[in-house]
Amino acid sequence: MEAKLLQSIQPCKWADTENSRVRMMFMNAQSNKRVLALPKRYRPKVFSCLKNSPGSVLESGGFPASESLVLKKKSAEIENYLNGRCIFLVGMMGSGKTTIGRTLSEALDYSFSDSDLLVEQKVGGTSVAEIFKQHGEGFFRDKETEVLKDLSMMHRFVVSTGGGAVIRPINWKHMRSGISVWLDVPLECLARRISAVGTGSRPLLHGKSGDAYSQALTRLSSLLEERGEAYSNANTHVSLEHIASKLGYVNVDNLSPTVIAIEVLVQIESFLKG
Ligand SMILES: Nc1ncnc2c1ncn2[C@@H]1O[C@H](COP(=O)(O)OP(=O)(O)O)[C@@H](O)[C@H]1O
Ligand SMILES: O=C(O)C1=C[C@@H](OP(=O)(O)O)[C@@H](O)[C@H](O)C1
Ligand SMILES: [Mg+2]
Repeated sequence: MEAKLLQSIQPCKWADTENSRVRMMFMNAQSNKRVLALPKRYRPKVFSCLKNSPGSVLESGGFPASESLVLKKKSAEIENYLNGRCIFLVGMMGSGKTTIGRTLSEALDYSFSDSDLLVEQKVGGTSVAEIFKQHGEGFFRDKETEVLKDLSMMHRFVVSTGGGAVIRPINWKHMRSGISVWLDVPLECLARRISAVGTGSRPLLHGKSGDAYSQALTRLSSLLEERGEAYSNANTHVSLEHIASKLGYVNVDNLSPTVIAIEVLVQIESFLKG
């Protein structure tokens, strides 16, 4: 896995100046272990080369210590292309919109806004679950659209939308003021995450008998069925399965929010560069 990743590293100045044997050692390093197998005197240089490599963590070796460095670097690289436009994260419940949204906003020095939270504030602090109960889903969706309209006039915001924002065309009109990103996460992973935290804030997953995981999985599957292609209207598509396979991970569960945030920026950059 790392061999491919390391190959795309721009050979740093040091490796270039050293003799070809050392350079070969550097380029053949497969992972932390192999780099550590290098003679002690070369290791600090190799690590610093890896840390300063350009590109996303997917190109720079994916060494855990460098993840946040790479995110910061990618954020700086994309700044001018973004030009203050908002980023709207869309995806099913549990796909990480709120989590990754916060990580992204910090890296980009953007403000962060969660549309569910703004809806709750609009309804006097009533929780999403209570809004569904007292006023029904239609009322919630109307408030959600109002919030997205307000946000469409802002700059330098990362917005984590609610999972159902994609079902109304008017919401896409508002999100087109910025750049939309679909966080595409396998249903089983969504069900694992949601059953771990409970469905309190997700009334659409309430009810039904059976264990939390299979209840969430069944409900999420039918919701995704109903929503069909709606998510694929987003400007960019970040598939966690794709990231995992590029990093040689067996599943998506160990992909950190930082690694996913880097991939979000890589995808936005290629979208903006057209
Ligand atoms: N990359 C990740 N790795 C592990 N857990 C995650 C990751 N992203 C999100 N989570 C967890 O999954 C749950 C849902 O995340 P959240 O950001 O609320 O998703 P959403 O806003 O899309 O519903 C939370 O408990 C969160 O901590
Ligand atoms: O998928 C949906 O229809 C919903 C997702 C929720 O947000 P999260 O995606 O942040 O859970 C929240 O907006 C509401 O419960 C409805
Ligand atoms: Mg959320």
